[in-house]
Amino acid sequence: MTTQQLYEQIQQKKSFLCIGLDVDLSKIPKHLLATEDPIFEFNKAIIDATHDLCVAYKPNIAFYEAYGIKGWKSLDKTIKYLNVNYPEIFTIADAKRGDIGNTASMYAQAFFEDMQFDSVTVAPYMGKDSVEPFLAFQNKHTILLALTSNEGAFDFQTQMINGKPLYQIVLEKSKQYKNTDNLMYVVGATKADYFEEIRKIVPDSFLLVPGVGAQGGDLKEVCKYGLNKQVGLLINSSRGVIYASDKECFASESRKQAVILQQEMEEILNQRML
Ligand SMILES: O=c1ccn([C@@H]2O[C@H](COP(=O)(O)O)[C@@H](O)[C@H]2O)c(=O)[nH]1
Repeated sequence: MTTQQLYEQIQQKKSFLCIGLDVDLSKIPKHLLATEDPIFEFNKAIIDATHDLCVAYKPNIAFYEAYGIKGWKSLDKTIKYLNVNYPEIFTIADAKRGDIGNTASMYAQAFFEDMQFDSVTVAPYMGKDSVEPFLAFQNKHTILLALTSNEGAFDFQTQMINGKPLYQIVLEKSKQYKNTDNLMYVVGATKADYFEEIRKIVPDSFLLVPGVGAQGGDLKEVCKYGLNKQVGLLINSSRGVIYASDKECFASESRKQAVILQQEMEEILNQRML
């Protein structure tokens, strides 16, 4: 998918919501456990109930790896279901990969070619040769961790190196890599105070913003400086949407949570146009 197609979807739906498909078998409605593939059945119900309210889905790969081969099969079925039934939706493999060049190429092949995701999250710690193999794929997007939502982000990412915080060095350096047209960044919603500085360095890039909902990040605070001309934000909520209820009506309860977020986004976008 091209960035333009993603932007058009945002405009049509008046939404920049990304729903995180972080399926934990201990949290899903019990009646699904009797089905052959509870993870896929859960995802399918959530997707069918919310696809018109969001522009992206983000399965975090850990939640599938945790269930071994069965989990990988559920992930594969989920991405195929999305690509066949809702091809307009942007898909994110939240895998946080990063390794030497030839290994990175294999990771990129796995997520972009075999599984046909539109994007994958990548950790920047190993530098240029660990990121560029992902950037080499046309119409696929690499989402580099810049400033993460967790408390541990302050261990390294905000540490000063030659007068600059490390996350700013990551942003600046990565802009010099080859094929950066489809480079996006992860910035946590819990780090709203940093968006003004981040936008000075990457004014045009899309930012994937996890941390709204269960982690306490505030949508409006993020939007104050995070929005750009093309909206430029994908706001993720996982637990806040998908675990709205553990009853049989779980999907419609998830839809209610997605509606709340979408309406807040629509209001923000309308206000911006005044
Ligand atoms: O900085 C980061 C990077 C990734 N994540 C991931 O996003 C979701 C957030 O889930 P919630 O349930 O909405 O808190 C999850 O998959 C994280 O691993 C993040 O939270 N922060």
